[in-house]
Amino acid sequence: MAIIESNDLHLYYGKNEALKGITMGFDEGGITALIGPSGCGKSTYLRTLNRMNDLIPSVTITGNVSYKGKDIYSPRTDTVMLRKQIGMVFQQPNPFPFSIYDNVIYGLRLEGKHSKNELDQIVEESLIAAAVWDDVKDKLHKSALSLSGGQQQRVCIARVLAVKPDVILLDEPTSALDPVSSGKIENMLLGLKEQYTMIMVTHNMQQASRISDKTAFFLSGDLIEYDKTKNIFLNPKQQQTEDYITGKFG
Ligand SMILES: Nc1ncnc2c1ncn2[C@@H]1O[C@H](COP(=O)(O)OP(=O)(O)OP(=O)(O)O)[C@@H](O)[C@H]1O
Repeated sequence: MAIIESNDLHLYYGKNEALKGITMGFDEGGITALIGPSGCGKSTYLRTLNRMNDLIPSVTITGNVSYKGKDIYSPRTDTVMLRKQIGMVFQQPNPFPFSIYDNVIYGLRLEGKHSKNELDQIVEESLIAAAVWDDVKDKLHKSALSLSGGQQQRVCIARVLAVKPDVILLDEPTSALDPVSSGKIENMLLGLKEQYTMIMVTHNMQQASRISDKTAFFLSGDLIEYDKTKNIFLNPKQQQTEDYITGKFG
């Protein structure tokens, strides 16, 4: 059974229909890449999966998204809890103007139920899992803003991991970074994919083919094709997918 899925999901910004009935599901574990030309609705779709679009007043949604079988758009959903279970990493690293340590424990401080020793341990484990521990272990109490962009992004990923999510949504997580930093993040994501279900928007087709297990191709608010990554890149079934991945448009 899919851990998270959408059914006939339509999303409108005012009158503009940005998602035109998306039905797809994500199995537990692994990385799914969402690809497609600019404006096709990839980021909009990603944000529907943990209700980040709630923050935009002009948005209306029909259809549903369910996480572990429950409708996340139900009025009973606790969105703070939902966004812990389904965490999000953005294109621009967005650490808070606090220390590295305080960034990582941000979500846990709000819960207020961990001892100092537990917090120390979670900070270390999360930074190790995000492959940034060696860079920051001697300056945990320095500002996260003093780090490089790539290190900041890995600290942001550690902040998501610290609250033990099931699903991690990544919106072009490496597009603001240089190739070396991007490579470190790709390797780190590969290391995490046994434990987490990851869904990643990317413009970078090499990145999608290197690290994702499944790929979904979006075009003008429609889901055109969704399959194992190697099928999408080597043997697409739809002409539009083939035209896009061979660079005929986009
Ligand atoms: N906050 C918003 N308000 C109004 N329209 C929006 C908003 N965000 C996105 N849109 C519109 O919705 C459509 C889909 O945009 P979206 O950002 O989801 O596409 P995308 O595939 O992620 O594009 P990109 O690759 O350029 O980030 C576009 O027509 C866009 O202009």
